Amino acid sequence: MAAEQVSDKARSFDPEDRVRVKHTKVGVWDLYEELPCQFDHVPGASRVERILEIKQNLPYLWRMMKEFVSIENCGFLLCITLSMQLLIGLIPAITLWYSGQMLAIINTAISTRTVDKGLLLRISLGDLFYRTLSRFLYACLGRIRPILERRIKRHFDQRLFCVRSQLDLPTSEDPIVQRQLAGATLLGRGSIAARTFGTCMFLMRATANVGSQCGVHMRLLREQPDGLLLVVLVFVSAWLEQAKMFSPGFVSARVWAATTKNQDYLRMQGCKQIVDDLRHRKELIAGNLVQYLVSQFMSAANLLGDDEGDFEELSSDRHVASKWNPGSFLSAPLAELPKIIFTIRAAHQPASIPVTLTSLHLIEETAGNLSYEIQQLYRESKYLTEELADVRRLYDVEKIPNRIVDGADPFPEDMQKINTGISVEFRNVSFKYPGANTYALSNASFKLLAGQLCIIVGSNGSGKSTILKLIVRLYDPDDGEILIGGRNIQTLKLSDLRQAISVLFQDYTLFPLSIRDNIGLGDPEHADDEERIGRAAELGGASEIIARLPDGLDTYIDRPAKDHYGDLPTGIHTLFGRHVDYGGLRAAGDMSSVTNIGLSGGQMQRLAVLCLHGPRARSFMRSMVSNESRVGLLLFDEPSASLDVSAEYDLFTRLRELRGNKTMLFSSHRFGNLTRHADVILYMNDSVIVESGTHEKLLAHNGKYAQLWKLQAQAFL
Ligand SMILES: Nc1ncnc2c1ncn2[C@@H]1O[C@H](COP(=O)(O)OP(=O)(O)OP(=O)(O)O)[C@@H](O)[C@H]1O
Repeated sequence: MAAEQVSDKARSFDPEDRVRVKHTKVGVWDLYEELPCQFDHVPGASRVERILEIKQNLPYLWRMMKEFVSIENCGFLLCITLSMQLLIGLIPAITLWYSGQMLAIINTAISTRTVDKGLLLRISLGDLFYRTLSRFLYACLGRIRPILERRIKRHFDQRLFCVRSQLDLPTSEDPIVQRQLAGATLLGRGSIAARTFGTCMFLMRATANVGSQCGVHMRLLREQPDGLLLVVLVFVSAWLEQAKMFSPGFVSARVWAATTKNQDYLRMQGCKQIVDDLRHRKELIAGNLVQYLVSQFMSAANLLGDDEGDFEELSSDRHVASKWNPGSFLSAPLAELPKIIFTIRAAHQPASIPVTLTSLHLIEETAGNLSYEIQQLYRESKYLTEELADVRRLYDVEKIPNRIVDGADPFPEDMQKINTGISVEFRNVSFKYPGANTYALSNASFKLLAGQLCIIVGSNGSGKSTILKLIVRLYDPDDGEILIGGRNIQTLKLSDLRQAISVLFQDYTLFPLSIRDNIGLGDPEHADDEERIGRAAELGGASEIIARLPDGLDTYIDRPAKDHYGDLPTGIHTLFGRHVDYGGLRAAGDMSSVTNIGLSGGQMQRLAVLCLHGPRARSFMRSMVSNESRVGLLLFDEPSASLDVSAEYDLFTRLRELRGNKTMLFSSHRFGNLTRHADVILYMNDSVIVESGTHEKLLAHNGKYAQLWKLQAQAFL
């Protein structure tokens, strides 16, 4: 692993506090960690940081514990679990005491040849009782804990779901926010809250165990001349075993970022994703790209050699792998030392031996148990810093601020007016996407009166979709004002604004739900209304396609849960020569033989047109057929992009007829058909509205729009 180096490049993350950035090479990755100045002079800064970090994060743990208790139907189970854990922790000390008593009886029996039978019976029964009780408690816990963990997980999953769903687009697109959210979800490793619950239970049991056993040991060893030595030896061996616990490691709570510019790694990952992602499969096969990709992948992998590796994997074990721990070599012989010392004492001064051989064995065995428990405690506390940091992350994601600030004013004031459409006005609006250097929309101004039909035309990337995104406040402009119904959209309540607008974007992301639910979500209030859904399907021209699907409206176009199959790849032979074929299983389980349902792009689009996505997108079907609708503005981003000419004609005719008096805004890079009917045409080029007016006016103007229109018209002559 490459040597670490501290770069002198000072960056000011915090204006008050200059920070140094530590640069480490982790495989092909460049890891940059912030080193806060206040710790620079402290030797072993990371130890101090760890302790401070634990201290800082404890209030979050406390908050989580209180929340555990408040989860519905959890309080009672939690109390029982805690009591059981405590009891389980105390039982080893109790049985240790019983064993001591038993040995005392045996000692007396050996020396006096008499046995107190009553005492022996009580001790034996007591010992048996507690050992059985311990097993019983473990069995009960085995049943109660999974229930509790599931409830805790469900509670925190719901909370995280709410947090995620509230984030606006610019915030959720931010890679830092994405990282924060990933940190709060413990991807693929269960739930942070359930894991913390398990850790707390363990710590409580282990502390009770170690504490009570220490107490009994103290009593046992009080009379023992070498008792103190024994204790020291036990503790030292346990300590050495875990000596690496405080080795400076990767402090997860620090500000850090990792990137790679390794071209071979990037090429290799790119090839992998092309092969993994089914969306590329058709092009991969049809374009005969397989050989090329394989050779690219192989050569990149060979060039990378041992440096290949995911960042997570490399960063997690880099310190463990790079450090030797001499303590772990010493701990094994040290664990044997108590026995050796007592044997030497017995050889030298047999008369001074205060304990019999059997009790020495007992002490040694229980000391071994105690040492094991202490080691377990150490081991767990090693992860405590990171677990507590995870708990903090879980709560911190709730504080992620949305970039789009909600307005306060209700909209519209007069619900009746909405039936005649809403006016839209852009005043010198400019906008850059977060992180972009160039403007996606530059100084755009236009006005659409209530009830007008507007078409935005222009080439790819000219800024058409951006206008629609700004109207529904997916983003806010950097400059200028957008007015809806004469009011600045930033002053309006977001929910009211989005309620008044129905929008269909170009990237037709269907929800991974059934077609029925996809349609229903366009108008959640009537999601159960079969008739309305059927009519919406009909109006969208998709009922024919739906009728051809075996499951009709209940078809999943993109199933959220994939079918799982055994590890053996289909087509190979098992050890016993049987051909692996999942066909029989598929038929038995009624599973689908392909993951998509085989619709063309255009058919998918027809479905998408009626499956308007998102709670913000009102059902445009409903808004066009009903007058009680609260939608006054309909936005369509290239709704006909992959439709054939006759389907496009049908769609536009239907949309125009059904819109009633609502304001409607289309974006399109095709000219013709619809533009003739538009009240306003905005012709865009390179983020700027170059020309605007009616079709006739723009033709008379004989500018760029007229040129392009004539060019397209000629193609059809
Ligand atoms: N999420 C984004 N982040 C950064 N830049 C973006 C993003 N979306 C669009 N852009 C850029 O903003 C510019 C305008 O894009 P926009 O999608 O508005 O164009 P468009 O006219 O709708 O194009 P098309 O006809 O291809 O849909 C383009 O240069 C595009 O690359």
